[in-house]
Amino acid sequence: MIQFESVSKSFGDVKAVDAVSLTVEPGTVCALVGTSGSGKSTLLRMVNRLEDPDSGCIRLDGVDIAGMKPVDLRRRIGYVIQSIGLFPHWTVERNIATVPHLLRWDSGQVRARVAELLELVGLEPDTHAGRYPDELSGGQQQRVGVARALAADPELLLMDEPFGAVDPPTRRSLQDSLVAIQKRTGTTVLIVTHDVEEAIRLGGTLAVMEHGRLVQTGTPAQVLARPANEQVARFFGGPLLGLHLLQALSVRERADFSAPPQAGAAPITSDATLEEALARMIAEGVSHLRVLDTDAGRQGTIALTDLVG
Ligand SMILES: Nc1ncnc2c1ncn2[C@@H]1O[C@H](COP(=O)(O)OP(=O)(O)OP(=O)(O)O)[C@@H](O)[C@H]1O
Repeated sequence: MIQFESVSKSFGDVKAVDAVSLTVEPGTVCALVGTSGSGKSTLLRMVNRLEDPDSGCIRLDGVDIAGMKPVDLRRRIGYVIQSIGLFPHWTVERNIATVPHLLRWDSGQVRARVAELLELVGLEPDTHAGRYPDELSGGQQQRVGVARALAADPELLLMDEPFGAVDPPTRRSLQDSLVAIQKRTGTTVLIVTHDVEEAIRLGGTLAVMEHGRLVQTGTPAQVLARPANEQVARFFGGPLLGLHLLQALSVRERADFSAPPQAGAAPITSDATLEEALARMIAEGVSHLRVLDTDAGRQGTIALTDLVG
């Protein structure tokens, strides 16, 4: 668990972070969002002591990090940034094993961990472990960056615009991988992004920043349904906010399972988003879809009017 208690940080006259209090529960994903310059990166960088607060306190699992040695603290935290920072003269295996080497793991243990992590991030170990970073695509390098951050099984993963430099399809695939990895490992993730769709896809919780202040927290559906102010509404799409809300809600939340399902084309699964349901209805020229609830093994219907809520 990570707790910010009234944390502030200024650079000269600029109050980059202004009295922020926020708790990120263990095993959850929190997406820090907000316009450029709102203080997201500064808040993140204070967690691994790349910056220190002027006032306030940050606790990791209840312990004030101000009393910890930065090097000890950083070994408990994985850090992924946009400019990946892989060492160019080291193989993928050596890059991923940076922290395990520092922790003096034996070579068999390191090799096994590297293979496991490459599998986890979707890279075939035999073909990728021996390559150098410039022999990989940008998306593959980013996957190696995530594997390296996870190498020593950190309790917390800090990510600062980790997928900002890759094309949209690769970005989506990296986001899916991150969600799957997080579910499997249970690592707490604090991620900075100014991509609204990314925040919605990843964020169990959104923490919205504005001029150094934390102005709203909540699930994507809560924040999008009731933005705290005009700026938050504008950030989440202004007139298109309703479309983003369709991305934040699943078919399960709006489908009707009480009546027999409408017959028709292939069903949509209940974990699909309302946006996907709308896209299917438009593409197929229908106003209802049959719904398959994969968890409960039941069937239902979602209608165009259900999307309005
Ligand atoms: N090392 C620094 N020296 C001086 N000013 C800084 C420094 N780091 C950040 N700032 C200032 O603090 C404010 C917050 O910056 P920060 O990078 O935290 O914002 P951000 O929300 O992450 O922005 P972006 O989305 O553009 O990365 C900005 O006004 C920035 O110019």
